[in-house]
Amino acid sequence: MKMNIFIIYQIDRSTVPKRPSVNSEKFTKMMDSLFQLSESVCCLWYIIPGLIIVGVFYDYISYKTLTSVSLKDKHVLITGGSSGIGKSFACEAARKGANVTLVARDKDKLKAAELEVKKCCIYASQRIFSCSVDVSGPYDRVEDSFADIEKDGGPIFMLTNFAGAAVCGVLEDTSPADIRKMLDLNCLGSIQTTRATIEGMKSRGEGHIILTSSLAGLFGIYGFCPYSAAKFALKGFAEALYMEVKHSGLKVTLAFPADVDTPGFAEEEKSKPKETRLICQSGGLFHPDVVARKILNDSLAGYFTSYIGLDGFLLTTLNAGMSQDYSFVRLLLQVFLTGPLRLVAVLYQLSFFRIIKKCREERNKSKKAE
Ligand SMILES: NC(=O)C1=CN([C@@H]2O[C@H](COP(=O)(O)OP(=O)(O)OC[C@H]3O[C@@H](n4cnc5c(N)ncnc54)[C@H](OP(=O)(O)O)[C@@H]3O)[C@@H](O)[C@H]2O)C=CC1
Ligand SMILES: CCCCCCCCCCCCCCCC(=O)[C@@H](N)CO
Repeated sequence: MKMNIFIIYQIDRSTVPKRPSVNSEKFTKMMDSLFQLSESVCCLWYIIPGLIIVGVFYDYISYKTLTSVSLKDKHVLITGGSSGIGKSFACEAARKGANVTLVARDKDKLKAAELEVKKCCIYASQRIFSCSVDVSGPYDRVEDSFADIEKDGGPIFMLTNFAGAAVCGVLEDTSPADIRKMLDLNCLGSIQTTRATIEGMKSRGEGHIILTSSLAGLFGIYGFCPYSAAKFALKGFAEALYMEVKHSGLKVTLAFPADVDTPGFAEEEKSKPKETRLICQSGGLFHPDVVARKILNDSLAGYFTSYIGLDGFLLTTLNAGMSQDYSFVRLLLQVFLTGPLRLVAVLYQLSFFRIIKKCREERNKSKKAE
């Protein structure tokens, strides 16, 4: 009986057309690969956040380590060191044990600043000097003064360019002399001091160069035509310089501060068009000590760009372009945020144009009333 059933079954199997087994094999294979894919996707869910956490942690630890170094026996030269951000920077460098040379034009202001900086020293051996130099003057004079400074204070380890100023106003109201001054002081001045220092730094295989641009060097602002032009130019200079000196072990840092509460800022406020003030207000007002500390730390950490505040972050991220910022976190944020930030920028621009339109209407109204 059993045998019969078996035979019938065999016959049946041979008569009933076989379901093509290829399909089921394909199906199983497909399911297998789908399963494998979902497994690897699941793995990625762990790997990507894991990598990000490791990257962030690495950035944090290396920033903390590099910024906690002592500057004992290191010579820090600060142009514009008699006032504002430059003076705060000098105090911060002195607190880290550096020998400091302040450079500016006015000798009395320099002497007064020297006394302030001396109070921040932490070692009896620290030397605080000052020297009157017009950084935008003839190059030979800048070079000779820097050679004298190095003779007295030793080779420059950190060159910090803060000498600068802003004359505000719409272009037709800006005198040709002020236009030239903006470009000479804010751009040429920093190029000249760097030119006078770079050879020595390269031969020693170490050194930091800090250049001070502004958020007005990342987007053109109403009332800042020549100033913005000079600060934009510094970005090109800094990027090219970095390419030239990276392999000699030198660090270049380009700072983009928003408004900072300094004597220079108080001065520019006097002639600032309303439009400029309203646009700049959205970037906030910072204390020079906070800005100086951030710039010094960013430079010691080897960062190419230094910014402060949310708007600083947004604008430097949006404008990263070909800038040489290789921090893991920064690169990650630049990769994911540049596109969306373009939209945010358009919204900001619309609000700025609304401000300009409003101010124009107000001015026309008051003209008519007169
Ligand atoms: N304050 C702000 O809101 C912002 C400032 N910045 C930039 O930061 C830098 C510092 O600004 P801040 O601290 O406000 O400036 P301050 O006006 O407070 O100080 C400027 C310093 O530069 C010196 N200086 C000016 N001209 C020359 C020159 N030809 N040669 C040598 N030294 C000179 C001044 O001394 P003396 O006159 O005696 O020569 C002074 O020590 C500038 O480059 C500025 O553009 C960027 C963004 C915002
Ligand atoms: C993604 C888009 C974000 C857009 C953010 C816009 C924020 C505008 C802030 C502008 C501040 C400009 C300060 C100039 C300071 C300066 O250089 C003078 N004080 C000179 O001394």
